[in-house]
Amino acid sequence: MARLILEDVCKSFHGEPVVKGLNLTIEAGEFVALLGPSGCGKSTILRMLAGFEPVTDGTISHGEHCLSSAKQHVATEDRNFGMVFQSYALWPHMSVKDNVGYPLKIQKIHSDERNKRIQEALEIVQLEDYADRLPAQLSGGQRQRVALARSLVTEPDVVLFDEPLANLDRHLRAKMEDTFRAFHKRTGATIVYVTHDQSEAMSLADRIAVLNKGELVQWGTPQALYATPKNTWLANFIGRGSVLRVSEIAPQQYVNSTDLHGLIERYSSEGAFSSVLVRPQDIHFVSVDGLSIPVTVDNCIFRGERYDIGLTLKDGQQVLTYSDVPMTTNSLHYIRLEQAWSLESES
Ligand SMILES: Nc1ncnc2c1ncn2[C@@H]1O[C@H](COP(=O)(O)OP(=O)(O)OP(=O)(O)O)[C@@H](O)[C@H]1O
Repeated sequence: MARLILEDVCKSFHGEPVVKGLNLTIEAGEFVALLGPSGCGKSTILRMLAGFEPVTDGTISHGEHCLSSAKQHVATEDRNFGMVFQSYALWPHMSVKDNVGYPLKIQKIHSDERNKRIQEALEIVQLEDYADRLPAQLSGGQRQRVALARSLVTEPDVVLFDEPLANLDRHLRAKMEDTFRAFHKRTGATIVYVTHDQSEAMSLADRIAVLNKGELVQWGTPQALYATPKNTWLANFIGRGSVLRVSEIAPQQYVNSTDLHGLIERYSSEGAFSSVLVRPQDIHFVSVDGLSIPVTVDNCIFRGERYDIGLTLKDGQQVLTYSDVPMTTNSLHYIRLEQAWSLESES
C-alpha cells in the first residue's frame, strides 16, 4: 500500500483551465472525499487518477511510481484501481456473479480462483443470495452493490468512486453509506470519493478536499472543516450556520460572546467589516442582560425533531437557530451568541 500524491496538477480543456495547481497527499488506506459544487473539477480529478485523462501539468504518483505527468502516462488497465460510477455500468445480459467476475476473466484468472474471489466480494456487499440474478432483477441499491463487488475482485489498492449514490433515494443512500463504511473497514483500500453532497462527504470521509472553480479551498478532517472553515464561501457550503458582518477582526480565530457582542454593536454598514460564522447551536434565547441581542422571529419551520428559527437582528442581518418549541413570527426575543469563528473574505 502506498500514498497517492498529486503535485501541482493542472488540467485544461481547449486552453481553458478546469483544475488549477492541485496539491494533495492521500495516505494509504485513507477515505478521502473530493467535494464541491457542480463544475468545480471533481470528476476531472478522478478521471486523471483513473488514467482516463492525461494531466496538462504536474504529476500524480502512487508511492514511488509516477502515474501521470506531462511526459508520462500509465494506462488505466495498468493502474489496478477499482472504480464505481453513478451509473452502475453493469452488463445487462450477464448474471450478478458474471458481472462481478468480469475483470478477473479479462485478467485470465483460473475459474477456481475466480469463483472464490467472486464469492468473497459478494459476501462483503451481502449479495451472496443474488449471484444468479440479472441486473434487471435487482433494486438500484443492489445494482450499486454489484458494481462495488466488481471493483473489489481485483483486490485494488485504490478504489475511485464517482457520485455512486446520486441515483438512489434518501433512505437507500443512508444504507449504502453504511455499506461503503463497512467496505472500507474490511478492505483497508484507499478510497477517493467524489460527491457534491456535503453530508455524505462529512459522514464517510477521513479527510475532505473542498474544491471551487478548479481550486482547492480547504483540505482537512470533516470536524476541522465544520469548526474552522477558511472563508465565507466554505462557511456557507459546509454545515448549517449564519455568516454575519461585524466590525473588523483578524480572520481564523474564535470570538467569545463578550467580544462578539462588541463587534456586532460597532458594525456599521458604511465602514470596513469582517465576517464571522455562527452555528445555530451557539445561539441561545436568554432574558435581557448586557450581552443579549434583540431579535424578531422571521420564520419558524418544523423539522421533525426540532424547529428551525430564522431571526432578524436590528440591523437587518439574519441568523438561524433551533428551538424545541414553535415560535410566533414577528415576536420579539433576546439571544446570546456564545461564540463565532472569524472568516477570510473570499478572493
Ligand atoms: N472533455 C471535456 N472537454 C471540455 N470541457 C470539459 C470536459 N470535461 C469536463 N469539462 C469541463 O471542466 C469543468 C469541470 O468538470 P467536472 O466534470 O470535472 O466537474 P464536476 O465538479 O465533477 O461537476 P459535476 O458535479 O457536475 O459532475 C466543467 O466546466 C466542464 O464543462
